[in-house]
Amino acid sequence: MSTGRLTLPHASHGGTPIGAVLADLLPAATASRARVRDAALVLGGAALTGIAAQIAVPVPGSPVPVTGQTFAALLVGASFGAGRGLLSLALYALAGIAGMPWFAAGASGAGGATFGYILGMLLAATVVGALARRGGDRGVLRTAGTMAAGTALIYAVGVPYLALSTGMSFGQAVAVGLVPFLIGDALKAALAMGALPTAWKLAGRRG
Ligand SMILES: O=C(O)CCCC[C@@H]1SC[C@@H]2NC(=O)N[C@@H]21
Repeated sequence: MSTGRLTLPHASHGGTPIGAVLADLLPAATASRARVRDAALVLGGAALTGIAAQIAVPVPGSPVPVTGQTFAALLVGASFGAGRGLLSLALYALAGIAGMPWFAAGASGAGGATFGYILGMLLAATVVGALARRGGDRGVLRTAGTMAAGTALIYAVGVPYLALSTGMSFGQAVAVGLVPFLIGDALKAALAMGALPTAWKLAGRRG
C-alpha cells in the first residue's frame, strides 16, 4: 500500500510517474493523512462495486445476471493498485457475506451460485492493480490487455464455482456463465480503456 508520498518517479510516461497508480496522485501530506485517504478509497471502492452490482439484468436461462460489477472491480483495482484494490473487494465480499445487500440485485451471503465471480473479482482487482502499477493502464492497448487479464480471472474462478455449486457440467457452466457475457464485458473493458488512459493524460497535463 502507498505511503502517500510520490517518491517513486524513476521514469515517466507523459509527465506522470511509472510505478504509480492513479490514486497515488491524490495528495496526502503526512503518513496519517495517507492512511485516512487509503481507508476512504477502500470504503469508496467497496461502495462503488456494491452500487454497480445493482445494475443487474437477468439473462434468460442463466442464474447469472449481467451486472456493472466487473467494470467497477477492474476500475478499482487499476486505479487504486493491488493493496487497496484487494482490501476494497475483500471488504465488499465480507460485508456481503455478513448480510449487506449489495451483491447483484440486492442479494447477500456466500451461498449463491454466483459467489465465485465475487471471489474472482477480488483476485482480478489485485492482479489488475499490480499490472497497473507496472504501466498496464497507460495507453489503450496496454489497458486492453490488463482488462482482458482481469476479466479472464473473474471467469477462471466464477465458472468452475458455478458448475460445482449447481451440479452443472463445466460445459454447461461455460454456456450459461461465460458466453452470454462476453460482449457486455468487452464493452465494459472498452469503457475502462477510454477512462484510464484519459485520466492519466489529464493528470499529466495538471502535473
Ligand atoms: O452475485 C453476484 O453479485 C455476482 C454476479 C456476477 C456476474 C458475473 S461477473 C462476470 C459476468 N459479467 C457480467 O456482467 N455478469 C457476470
